[in-house]
Amino acid sequence: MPKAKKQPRPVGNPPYSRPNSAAKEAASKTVNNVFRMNTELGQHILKNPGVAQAIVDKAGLKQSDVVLEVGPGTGNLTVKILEHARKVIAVEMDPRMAAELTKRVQGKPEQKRLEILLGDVIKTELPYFDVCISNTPYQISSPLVFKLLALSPAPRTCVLMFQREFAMRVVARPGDALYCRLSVNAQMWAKCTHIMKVGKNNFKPPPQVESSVIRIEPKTPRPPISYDEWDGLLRIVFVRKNKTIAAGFKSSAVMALVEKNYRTWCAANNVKLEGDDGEAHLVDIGDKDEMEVSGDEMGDVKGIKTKAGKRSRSKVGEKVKGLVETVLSETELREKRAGKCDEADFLRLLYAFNQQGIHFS
Ligand SMILES: C[S@@+](CC[C@H](N)C(=O)[O-])C[C@H]1O[C@@H](n2cnc3c(N)ncnc32)[C@H](O)[C@@H]1O
Repeated sequence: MPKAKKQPRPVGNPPYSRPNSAAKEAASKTVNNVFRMNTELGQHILKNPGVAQAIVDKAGLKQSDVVLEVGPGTGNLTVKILEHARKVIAVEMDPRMAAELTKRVQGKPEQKRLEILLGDVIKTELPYFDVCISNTPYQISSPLVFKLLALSPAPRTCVLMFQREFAMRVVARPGDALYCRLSVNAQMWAKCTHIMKVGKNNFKPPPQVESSVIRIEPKTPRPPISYDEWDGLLRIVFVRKNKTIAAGFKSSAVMALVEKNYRTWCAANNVKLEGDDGEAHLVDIGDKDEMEVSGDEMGDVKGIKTKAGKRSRSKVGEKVKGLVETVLSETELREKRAGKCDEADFLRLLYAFNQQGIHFS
C-alpha cells in the first residue's frame, strides 16, 4: 500500500483551518528575512503602521504612564507606545523576538524606557502598570483577559487585539448569539467596548481569521463580589445557555456540588443537618470554559435505592433541592434562559442563593 503523503501542519490561530496555499506561504514568512515566524506562538506581525497608531491613540496614554505590552514581537507597536508613555514593560516569550526588539531601540534615547521581560505572560508576576496594550497572541486570549481582570491595583485601561469572534464574545450583550460566560464575567469587572475591526491583510503572515480591537476598562472600585462565587454560578447556568435556569439545576452533578458546598457552609456556621448521613456527594464538574455535564439525571449522586431501582437523594440532598426551588421561585428566574439574563439577574440569583446558605465556591 503506498504511504500516505504527510500533510503540512495547519498554521494560523486556533481554531485551525485546513491547510491551504495561503497557510503554507504564511509558514515560510520571515521577520526582515531573518527568522521564520512561529505561528503556534501567534506570531502575526502588525505591518500596517496606521492600525498600530490607531491602537496606541485609542489607549489615551499620558506621558506619565507605565504601559504593559504583551507580545511586542519586533516592536511595531512598542516604538509607537514609547513616543507617548514614560515606560514600556514588554513581556515576550520568544527570545528571537526579544533580540529583534532590543536591536531596534539600541543606542536610542528610548532604550532606557523599555524593559523586556522574557517569558510567558500568563506565568509572569506582573509589575505595576497603568495601561495594557497588546496585539494578543490569540492562543492566550482567555487566560490573559482573566489575568488582567484579576489584577489589583487594576490597570486604568487595556486596549487589546483579538480574533474577531473572541472579541465579540467579550462585548456581547444578553440575547446576542455570542453572549456567554466570558461576556458576563468580563462585563462584571470591566466596561468592555469594541473599538475597530482589523482585516487579516494587515498582518504578516496573515492569520486565518479576522481580528478586532477592544477596550477593557476595569471598574473602580472593584465590585465587592467573590470571583469564585460569581464564576461558580455562571458555570452552572451557562452549561446550556438556551435552556432555563431551572434546567441547569436539574443535573445530578450540579446538585451534588451544591449539596457538598451546602454541607461545608453548614459546618462552618454550626448549622445542624437533619438526617445527615455524613457523606459529601463529591462530583468533579471540571474546569472548562463552557462546562459540559453528561450522564443521567440521578445516576452519579450517591443516595438510597428506591423500590424502582432508581437512586434518590439523601435527606440533605432533598433539603438542598428544596432550597434551590425556593430561590428559583422567589427570584422568578426559573423559566428565564441564561443567554437572556443580564448582570442584575445573575446578581439577584447569587444573592438569593447565598441567603439560603447555598454557595458556588
Ligand atoms: C500577534 S504577535 C504581535 C507582535 C507585535 N506586537 C505586533 O503587533 O507586530 C504576538 C507576539 O506574542 C508573543 N507571545 C506568544 N505567546 C506569548 C506568551 N504566552 N507570553 C508572551 N508573549 C507571547 C509572540 O512571540 C509574538 O511576538
